[in-house]
Amino acid sequence: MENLVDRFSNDFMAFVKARDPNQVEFHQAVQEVVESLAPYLLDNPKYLRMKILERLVEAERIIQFRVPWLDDQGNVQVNRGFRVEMNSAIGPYKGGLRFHPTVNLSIMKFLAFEQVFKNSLTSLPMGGGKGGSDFDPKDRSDQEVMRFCQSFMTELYRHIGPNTDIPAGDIGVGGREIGFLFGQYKRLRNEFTGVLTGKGIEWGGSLVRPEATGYGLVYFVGEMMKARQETLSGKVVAISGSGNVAQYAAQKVIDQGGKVVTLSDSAGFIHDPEGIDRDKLAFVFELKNIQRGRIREYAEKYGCYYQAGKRPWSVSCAVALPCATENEIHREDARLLLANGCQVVAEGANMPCTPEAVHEFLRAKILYAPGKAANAGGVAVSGLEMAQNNMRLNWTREEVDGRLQTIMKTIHEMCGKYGRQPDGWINYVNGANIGGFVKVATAMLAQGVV
Ligand SMILES: NC(=O)C1=CN([C@@H]2O[C@H](COP(=O)(O)OP(=O)(O)OC[C@H]3O[C@@H](n4cnc5c(N)ncnc54)[C@H](OP(=O)(O)O)[C@@H]3O)[C@@H](O)[C@H]2O)C=CC1
Ligand SMILES: O=C(O)CCC(=O)C(=O)O
Repeated sequence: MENLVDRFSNDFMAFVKARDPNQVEFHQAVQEVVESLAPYLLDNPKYLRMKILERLVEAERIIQFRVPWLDDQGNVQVNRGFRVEMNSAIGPYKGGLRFHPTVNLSIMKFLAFEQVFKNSLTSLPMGGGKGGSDFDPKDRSDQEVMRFCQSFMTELYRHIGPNTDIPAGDIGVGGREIGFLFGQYKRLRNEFTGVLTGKGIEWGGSLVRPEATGYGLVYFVGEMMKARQETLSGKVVAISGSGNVAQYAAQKVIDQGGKVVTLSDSAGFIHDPEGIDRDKLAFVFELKNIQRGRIREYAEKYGCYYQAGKRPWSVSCAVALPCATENEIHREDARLLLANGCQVVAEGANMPCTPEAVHEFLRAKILYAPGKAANAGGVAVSGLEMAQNNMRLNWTREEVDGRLQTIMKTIHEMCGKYGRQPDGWINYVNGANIGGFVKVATAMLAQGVV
């Protein structure tokens, strides 16, 4: 069986790589899933006969478009826009938009592919998609961001809709951008619908959506630690990033009695051994969301350590929450984390660990949760925002937060169901991949060859 599994994975990856040789991030995301699924598929040949995996790696539709706009000097700028509509077997396409200069088709496809499994794990009826642009909102005025968003939506609006494809935020797309995108959609369509999630609370948004990815991540960590009769209380926690996911993960860790000692951005990281308390975190919220400043300014204000050009994984911690971007923990970082006593790694970001780093964590049998399980709280509350929009009702904070906690618990149970090893340790990678696959594959089988 071992050899058969390896041969199956290698042959399948050769097929994927031959079709799109340059899409390395997409290959990485597919490889992880194929390695988990291979034994399951070989035991369940109906999926092989119906070419479910071959269909899962081929997007149902990819839209790529020009986004021309005028900067504040009156110069014409041209960016590239994408929407990858990956799979709609269990619901309309759902997933964020990323505005970052590194955006390309490979990154869009890896994110859309992971989203299919993640959305399935939430148990809500959402297919998977992802989109974005190589536009960099950093150092752009609000007016420039607005003109860009309006131009982006002027093409995207014809491809999306509340029952077709419902985008949301991701890196570089927060409340400001969702507002500009929604305004333009409404103007072009002449209708007020829940076509985007992450909307402002006054115009169709859900309570707890801004907090949901970070809070959900910490709820998931709580479930993982519970199995070892542990909690976050008193634990030292290293977090990377200082954007939406990192900020609310830090807030919930503090709520639960943990000590957050690091944050980062693309220029470097801060290490505050005293711990980032509520007041200091309020400074980070203001710095990042209003001033749009750099994390270095935290070190300048509070007199702590700042290292330019590095990530925080050399800092000793019990729990590591990578919440910035893909491939931010490499093999050497993983070894350093383990050597320094780290026992829990849960991904707030999408695919922040390289395959080599993941293998280190799995070999050490620590508690390691992949993003498609651990960061699913964001899209889950987006699903709850869609439900509220459809009913034209708003739930209370307690109602939404309660549902989020239940969903994260259910995802954890699903990982246990498909990933528990004979010695009781849970391989969350296998659990999330198989658990996410089964529902989508069952729907695809039922819907015929489409
Ligand atoms: N928002 C959501 O609901 C969800 C987000 N995610 C994932 O979480 C991660 C963070 O997203 P989010 O917090 O929303 O995004 P934000 O734009 O709010 O924050 C991103 C943070 O990551 C840093 N960062 C971005 N790119 C890099 C890079 N190449 N190297 C180092 N640091 C980088 C940013 O620093 P700087 O400001 O310097 O660029 C910033 O601190 C992403 O992987 C995203 O896909 C997953 C599920 C849901
Ligand atoms: O809320 C959403 O629809 C998108 C969330 C997202 O992009 C993600 O889970 O990576």
